[in-house]
Amino acid sequence: MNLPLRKSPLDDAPSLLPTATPQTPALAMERVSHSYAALRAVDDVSLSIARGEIVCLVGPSGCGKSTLLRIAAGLERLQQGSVALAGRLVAGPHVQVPPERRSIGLVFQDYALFPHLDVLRNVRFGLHKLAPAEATRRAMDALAQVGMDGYAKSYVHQLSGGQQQRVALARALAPRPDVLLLDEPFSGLDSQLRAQIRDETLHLLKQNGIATLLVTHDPEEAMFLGDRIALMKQGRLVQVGRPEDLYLRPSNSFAAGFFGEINRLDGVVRNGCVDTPLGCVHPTKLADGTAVEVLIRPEMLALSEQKPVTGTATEARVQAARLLGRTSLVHMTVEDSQAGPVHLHARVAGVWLPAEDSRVWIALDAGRAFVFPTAAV
Ligand SMILES: Nc1ncnc2c1ncn2[C@@H]1O[C@H](COP(=O)(O)OP(=O)(O)OP(=O)(O)O)[C@@H](O)[C@H]1O
Repeated sequence: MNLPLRKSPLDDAPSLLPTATPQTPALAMERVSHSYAALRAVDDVSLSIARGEIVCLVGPSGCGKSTLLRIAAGLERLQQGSVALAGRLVAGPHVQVPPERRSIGLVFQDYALFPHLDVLRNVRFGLHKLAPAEATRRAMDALAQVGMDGYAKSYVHQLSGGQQQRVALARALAPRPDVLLLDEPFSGLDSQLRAQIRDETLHLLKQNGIATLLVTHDPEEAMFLGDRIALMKQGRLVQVGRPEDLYLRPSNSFAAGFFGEINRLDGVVRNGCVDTPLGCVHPTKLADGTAVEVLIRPEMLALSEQKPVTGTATEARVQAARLLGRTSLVHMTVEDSQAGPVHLHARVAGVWLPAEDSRVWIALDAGRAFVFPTAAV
């Protein structure tokens, strides 16, 4: 992935877009495509980040997230499209500004700190244009922001993973870049520390009002950090929106499945209804005869021990129930007259662990099921 950057006579040709205004995005990528030999790693992607906005780029392994981030950073030479930072064209058909002249801060999974420099000199590294006293003051401020000012004289090998991550963040923030680009910055940390550091990072980014593009393969991390999420698959953007848009209004079954476990039921639209073991679901705008999959998140199923007196409910047999912490997961089977037994998961609040082989009733709010044509991905 670390292709060497070739120098070009165009490298020093930054230019302000003639249309730049105060509303101009901090980062704007337009119709970017990138191939490695025959492999189309990024395919016609347009994505903008507003000032102060955090956008999480998420998707399965190999879908092109890092390539897109590296193009924004200038670590990968642009092949097609354009990249502008704060209204300044930094990569386009006749422009290729090198990373160090892009006003970006970078943090990678391995932090890429210099082992031969102490923490202070690591953070001062990008501040060489400032007077020495000012550079030290700015670096110490950045270290204080991440709670690492007490480690200024320590070397990288003396720090824990979490401390190194904080120093890497301080180093990226110290020059006050227009945009911060973070590639899987928490994946080297164990789960408890990861939760803590990403919480600190969220508040730090918001306090600094810094536009951020963060790459992660973890949907929960993307929902935790992102003002918006850009979901990628095989080099293309599948859906871009607020976390609640992607979770509650996924644009296809891939998006629905990516952001959480899902129950899938196959069916066909007949007379405006898809008949499922849980009752009729009315898809919008799908013609009769269309083969569909009905997708239901486990928390969309309401369970009760007694048959509800109103509404439709389906009898189910409990196979297992497990406490997962804040919620419990109930495994059940319902009988489908055509398909036979259907296995379903329901997620219920708190501790409710119905006995194995007991009977429960499932009520589905049909308006909260997602229906997509079977062939659409
Ligand atoms: N330097 C390279 N040379 C050839 N192929 C590459 C190179 N870098 C990435 N690829 C390929 O391009 C595709 C996209 O890779 P990329 O690293 O951008 O994906 P990703 O979504 O960041 O994956 P991951 O989450 O696993 O890091 C993958 O198929 C990858 O194997």
